[in-house]
Amino acid sequence: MLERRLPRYRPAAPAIPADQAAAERIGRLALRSLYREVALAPKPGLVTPASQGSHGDMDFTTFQRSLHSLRPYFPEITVCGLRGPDFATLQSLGIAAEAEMLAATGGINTHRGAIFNLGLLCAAAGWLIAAGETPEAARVCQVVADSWGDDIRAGLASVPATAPLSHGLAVARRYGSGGARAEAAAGFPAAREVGLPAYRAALAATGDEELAEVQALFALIAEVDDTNLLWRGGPAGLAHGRHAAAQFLAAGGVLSDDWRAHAAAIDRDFVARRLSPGGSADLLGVTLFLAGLGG
Ligand SMILES: CC(C)(COP(=O)(O)OP(=O)(O)OC[C@H]1O[C@@H](n2cnc3c(N)ncnc32)[C@H](O[C@H]2O[C@H](COP(=O)(O)OP(=O)(O)OP(=O)(O)O)[C@@H](O)[C@H]2O)[C@@H]1O)[C@@H](O)C(=O)NCCC(=O)NCCS
Ligand SMILES: Nc1ncnc2[nH]cnc12
Repeated sequence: MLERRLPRYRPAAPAIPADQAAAERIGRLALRSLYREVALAPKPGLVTPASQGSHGDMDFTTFQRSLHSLRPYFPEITVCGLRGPDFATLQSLGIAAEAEMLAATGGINTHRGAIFNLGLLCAAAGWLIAAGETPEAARVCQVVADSWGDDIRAGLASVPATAPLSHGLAVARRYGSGGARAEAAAGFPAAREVGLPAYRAALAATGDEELAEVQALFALIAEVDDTNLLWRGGPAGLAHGRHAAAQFLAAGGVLSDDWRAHAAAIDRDFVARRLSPGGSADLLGVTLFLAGLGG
């Protein structure tokens, strides 16, 4: 069991300065990963520096404001991880970060999934640092699943039938999709088994980080049960989005000569249908974070 290998929760323990510095570096890696995601173009239906994608209410500036508001959060939750926190402690940090984000964006949800996903991964990295272990990609994902997976699943099961529903909960009720919570509780299988291998293979083949990011994003869209695609387009929209991404990959992905025209055509198609793979975009951020950790 994981509890035997990691130190117990130490609420008031002061952090060792070297651990604190390592934790802050990990927090900055999380923020940088999110910046790389939103700065990437082309992305189908998503916000880029030059496009609002399928979103009428947000643009690149909205994301920059959101990221600025999250600057303290990721180092803070990684440092909190040094003490081996319980889920309720992390939840209170995540809820406060969501409030900061919504205040910065005028109430628009830019990074709710990222606050949740990367917050948990940062806290896991902190815990490993305090235990004297290198926070490698597979290991941080395992710590999230083993330490907090049950609480994450219990949170989904305990939402009262009368509670106001987030979009994620609404599609979970309607279609039985697990969304962000299932992905985190299982230790991020989509990022580990789909995003990261696609990113690494494309990087090895091209030596180009941006091409690798595009390839990883399409690989994620093709596989993930993205609750944003479901919310915007129902099961038919999700299936359409996944099929378009799979066709892009089958045609060679970013290794194909005309990949840019193909990706632009898929972007136009997603925008015409108002489809946005926001969950896959968040998981690209997770993938880039894991790639930055290495291992
Ligand atoms: C646990 C929470 C994350 C709540 O999740 P819930 O299931 O209730 O759903 P949402 O509030 O809808 O948020 C989930 C976000 O996760 C992203 N996501 C979707 N699918 C997946 C997936 N398969 N794997 C991983 N992540 C996924 C997704 O993020 C993107 O969506 C944003 C836009 O969403 P939204 O506003 O709903 O949609 P729009 O199309 O823009 O709306 P309209 O224009 O139509 O009005 C986009 O920007 C991406 O970020 C979902 O948003 C969490 O909220 C929670 O409990 N928070 C408390 C904090 C906490 O517990 N923290 C724990 C420790 S850190
Ligand atoms: N670039 C992006 N566009 C729209 N929604 C997103 N959610 C996370 N990143 C996004």
